[in-house]
Amino acid sequence: MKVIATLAELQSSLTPLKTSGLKIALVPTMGALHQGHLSLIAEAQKLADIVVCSIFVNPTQFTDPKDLEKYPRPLAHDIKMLTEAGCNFVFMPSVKEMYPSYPTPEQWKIDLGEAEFVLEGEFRKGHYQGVTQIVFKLFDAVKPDVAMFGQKDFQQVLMIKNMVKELGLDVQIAVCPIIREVDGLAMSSRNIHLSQSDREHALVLSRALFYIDANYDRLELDQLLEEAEAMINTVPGVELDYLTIANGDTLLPVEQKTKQDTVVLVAAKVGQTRLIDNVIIN
Ligand SMILES: Nc1ncnc2c1ncn2[C@@H]1O[C@H](COP(=O)(O)OP(=O)(O)OP(=O)(O)O)[C@@H](O)[C@H]1O
Ligand SMILES: CC(C)(CO)[C@@H](O)C(=O)[O-]
Ligand code: BAL
Repeated sequence: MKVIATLAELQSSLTPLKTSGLKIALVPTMGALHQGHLSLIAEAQKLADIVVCSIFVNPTQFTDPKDLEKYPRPLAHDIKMLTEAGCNFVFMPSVKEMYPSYPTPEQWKIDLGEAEFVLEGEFRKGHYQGVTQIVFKLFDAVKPDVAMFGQKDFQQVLMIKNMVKELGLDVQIAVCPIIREVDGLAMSSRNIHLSQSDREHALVLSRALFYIDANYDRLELDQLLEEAEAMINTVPGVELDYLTIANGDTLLPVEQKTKQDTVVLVAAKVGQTRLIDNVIIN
């Protein structure tokens, strides 16, 4: 695997491959890789000839400076994992490489639709402008045929699809299912911050989602939410930001029970760590 740190080197490495007709997949990440990320790499290998993984802790999508500062950066471990997974290139640029005028902000404001402002967008204001800003830069640098994203960040996938539509970008967006620990916790780089007791308490989030999914046919919407919220609220150290049964396009709460395009989304602080998870109803 080749490790690349600059846009110029990325260009000179990828151009001949593209010219020879090879299909390129991009897997954008912020590093601290786990099996969830590796599932994206494996899926990328099925869809393309060459896989480029980017590792970049993007400052413009962080709304909490402490969250940015403590974001895990185990680079040697990540390179080892990607090498073993058979990834072809890892792009690990500096902040200055991606944002030459940093910390002076660059102009970036695109219309992502009303769903930008709910759920994560409400709790992390401006987050999706930051996400789409860096994803656009990565698309522009790699010009992938296909880009891989995880369903774990459900709203992020929607925002990226909206950006692709809004800007008329020629890239396929592939969405991969959530990879979980054996006990149900969604894998996430931030899980590393959980203490042993936080780790146990965090389990209530996937349990609440699975409870709603399992009882969807039996109970009314209000009852499902009340019972699942009660489950979460009885666990010490878990502070719920939202739990909602929403339409997968608008992310607004569904008013009547339907299984069409319906997703249950949750976000909560567990100890000092904010986690998200979701389950699609079908
Ligand atoms: N458990 C998972 N299963 C499938 N995809 C995942 C999982 N966790 C993360 N991803 C996907 O990997 C890509 C990179 O995510 P990222 O590097 O932010 O990791 P993360 O584990 O989501 O970290 P964090 O949530 O702490 O920011 C995203 O598209 C994300 O949705
Ligand atoms: C897509 C992404 C790599 C952009 O920084 C990030 O939001 C993530 O890891 O999900
Ligand atoms: N995995 C989503 C990136 C973030 O939380 O900033």
